[in-house]
Amino acid sequence: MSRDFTRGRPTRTSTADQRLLDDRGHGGWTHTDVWRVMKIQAEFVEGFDALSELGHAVSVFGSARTAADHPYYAHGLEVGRRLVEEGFAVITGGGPGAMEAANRGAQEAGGMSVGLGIELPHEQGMNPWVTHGINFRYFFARKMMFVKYAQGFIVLPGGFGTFDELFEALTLVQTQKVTSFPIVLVGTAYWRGLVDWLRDTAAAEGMISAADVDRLQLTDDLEEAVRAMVEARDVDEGGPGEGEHPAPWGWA
Ligand SMILES: C/C(=C\CNc1ncnc2c1ncn2[C@@H]1O[C@H](COP(=O)(O)O)[C@@H](O)[C@H]1O)CO
Repeated sequence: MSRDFTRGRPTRTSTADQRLLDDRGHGGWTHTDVWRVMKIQAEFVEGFDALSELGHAVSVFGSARTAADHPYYAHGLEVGRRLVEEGFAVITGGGPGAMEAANRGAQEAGGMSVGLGIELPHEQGMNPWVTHGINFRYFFARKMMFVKYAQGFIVLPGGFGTFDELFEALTLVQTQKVTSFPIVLVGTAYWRGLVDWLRDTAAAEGMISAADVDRLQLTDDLEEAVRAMVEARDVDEGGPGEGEHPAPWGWA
C-alpha cells in the first residue's frame, strides 16, 4: 500500500515547503496560510492514521548519495535485515542511497519497510524496496513521524539531511521530549570527528553537556547497533521481549 498525499495533483515547479517558507509575510495569512494550516493538519492526521499500528520500529538515516557498491550501502542492507529479524519495522526517508539499502535489507528479510518520502524540487520517487510508503509535503510533519513511531535511531554516514535528523533527535533527548531513545552512529571513522568536536569543543566550552554527548553510541558493529534498539524496547516493555512484533500491522 502506498499513501501519496501529492498524487493526482499537477506537477509544480516549487515544493509546498518552499512556498510556505519563501512567502515571508506577503499577506499570506488571509489568502493562503489558512489553507496551508488545513493541509499541514491533514498531513499529521494521515500520517498518524497510516503509522499508528506499525508496532515496534526503528528509523534508519543516512546519505541519499551512498552508492550501491559502497561498504556503507552494505551496512544499510545488514542493518535493515537485522532489525527485521529482531521484530522491528524499518522506517527511512524512502529515498536512494543508505535509505534504499535499509529498506532493501528489511524487504528482503520479509519485514515491514516504510518510506516517509518528501516532496523535493528534483523528485526522486520512493525507492523500490519500500513496502509501505507515505509522501509528505512538509519536512516538519515527516520528521515528527520518524521520532513518534520509532524505538530509536540508527544513523549511517550522511550529509546535511542526516545531520538534521540526528540533531533533532539529540535535541529531543536532551530536552527529555523523548526518553529511552537510543541514537546509534554507525561508522566510527566517519562520525568520530564530529563526536570528538562535540566533546572537546562544544562540551568543553560549556555549550552542551558531556553527558548528552555520551548518549550517542558510536560503533562499527551492526549487531551492537541493533541490540541497542532491542534493549530500548525491552526497557519500554518492562523486560526482555521475544523478538516478535507485538501488534497487528493494521494497514488498510
Ligand atoms: C539528493 C538525492 C535525492 C534526495 N531524495 C531524498 N528522498 C528522501 N529523503 C531524503 C532525500 N534526500 C535527503 N533525504 C532525507 O535526509 C537524509 C539524507 O540526507 P543527506 O543530506 O543525503 O545525508 C535522509 O535520512 C532522508 O530522510 C539524490 O542524490
